[in-house]
Amino acid sequence: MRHEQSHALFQQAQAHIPGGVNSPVRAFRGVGGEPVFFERGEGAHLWDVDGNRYIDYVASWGPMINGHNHPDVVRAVQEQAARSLGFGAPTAIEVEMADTLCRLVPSMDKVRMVSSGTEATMSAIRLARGYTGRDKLVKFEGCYHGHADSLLVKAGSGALTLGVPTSPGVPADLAQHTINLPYNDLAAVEACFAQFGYDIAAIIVEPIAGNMNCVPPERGFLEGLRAICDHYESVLIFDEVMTGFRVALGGAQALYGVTPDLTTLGKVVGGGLPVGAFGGRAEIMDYIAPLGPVYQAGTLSGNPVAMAAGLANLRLLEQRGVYEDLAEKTLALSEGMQTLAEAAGIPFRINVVPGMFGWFFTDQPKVSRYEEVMASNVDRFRRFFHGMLERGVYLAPSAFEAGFVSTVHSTADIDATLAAAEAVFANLE
Ligand SMILES: Cc1ncc(COP(=O)(O)O)c(C=O)c1O
Ligand SMILES: NCC(=O)CCC(=O)O
Repeated sequence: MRHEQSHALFQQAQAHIPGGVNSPVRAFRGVGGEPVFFERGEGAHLWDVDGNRYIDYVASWGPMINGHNHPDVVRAVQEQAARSLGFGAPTAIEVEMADTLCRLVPSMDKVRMVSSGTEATMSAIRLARGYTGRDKLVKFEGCYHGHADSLLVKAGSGALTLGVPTSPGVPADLAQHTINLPYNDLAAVEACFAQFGYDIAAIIVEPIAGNMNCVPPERGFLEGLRAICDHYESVLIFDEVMTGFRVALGGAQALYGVTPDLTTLGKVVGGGLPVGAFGGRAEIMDYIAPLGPVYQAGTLSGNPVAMAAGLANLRLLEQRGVYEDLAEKTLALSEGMQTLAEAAGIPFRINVVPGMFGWFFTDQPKVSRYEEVMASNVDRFRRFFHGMLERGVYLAPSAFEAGFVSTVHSTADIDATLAAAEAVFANLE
């Protein structure tokens, strides 16, 4: 595979874009080498600027659950763009979006649209703090909730990949209000609340952790968080920016049957355009302006073109059998990987939920804690990543990111991915 055009663009990009990228996770720092520059996507496939084709398991970091350039999404965007790109005033389509979200995610009585996942989580924690009159926030090590100051403390995703989980620039006075606890460790949460419980505004959690690779909740963990929040009257926030409409139509909360007070959404809900949302119980949501005192706003919030893309994406997902099919494909791919790794004598573990997978080069019996993730063989992942890339399979360029399967990955795509993996495993140091 040749990457001459990508290489030339990356040289050019570095002159006027810090690190040549508009988001650090794109920079290949976690795997070495240079990022690929893309030109076109269709269904489950991507083409780079050198004309190479890839099977895509990044899906624009989640939104493209129906594949790239889905005709329904593209048409909805074109039709709305022809009417207006936006008004900064109320529209019918944003009302339709709110109605749709509250129908699909029953824990949400009301919802407000924003333009990114970061805005959604930032707004949700401000609301939780304003509503409870408390400052402290509990999050979990290795979870990523966007780059708002309070949340960039022991964070996952690119912050973890680059080794700056707690970012310089976050004032210590603010960071001191963020308490980090180990994911899947309910006893630690109980102990923390016993000490600080009535000062804690909220717990924010990825109900399936997808920013330290993929780590599902252990049985009882989410239920336990719900019970603790009930007892201390803290707000339980499920950050479903990644899992919303990906693991089930109602998100991880539907999959596990645990109801949060507030939910944050992003990615799929925008169909590939910049959209986020936060919503929940009416009593809490009515605390934001203009009904309540907590301020939250946005020039582009509820943008009609973005709403059109998101609604088209959601309509596709409402069709019967979509998530069953997605679950089967995700499992077939990951179990296939496990079988091939075993045959090649490579210690390998998988975590799988519908539409999301985690692959770990490790001989530990399970991976459900942050330490277990960190103990996996990152060097081997790097070599695996580049072997797959060279054979036309595009995975997230970090050992600490979840993979995504879309509704349009075919059996042929999965077979081709497994064939590539078999070849890579044959020579994997
Ligand atoms: C769980 C989670 N929350 C929040 C975010 C932040 O979203 P955004 O990148 O759109 O700001 C992300 C991903 O980036 C995420 O995975
Ligand atoms: N799982 C990591 C992300 O989704 C973040 C993407 C980005 O920050 O560009």
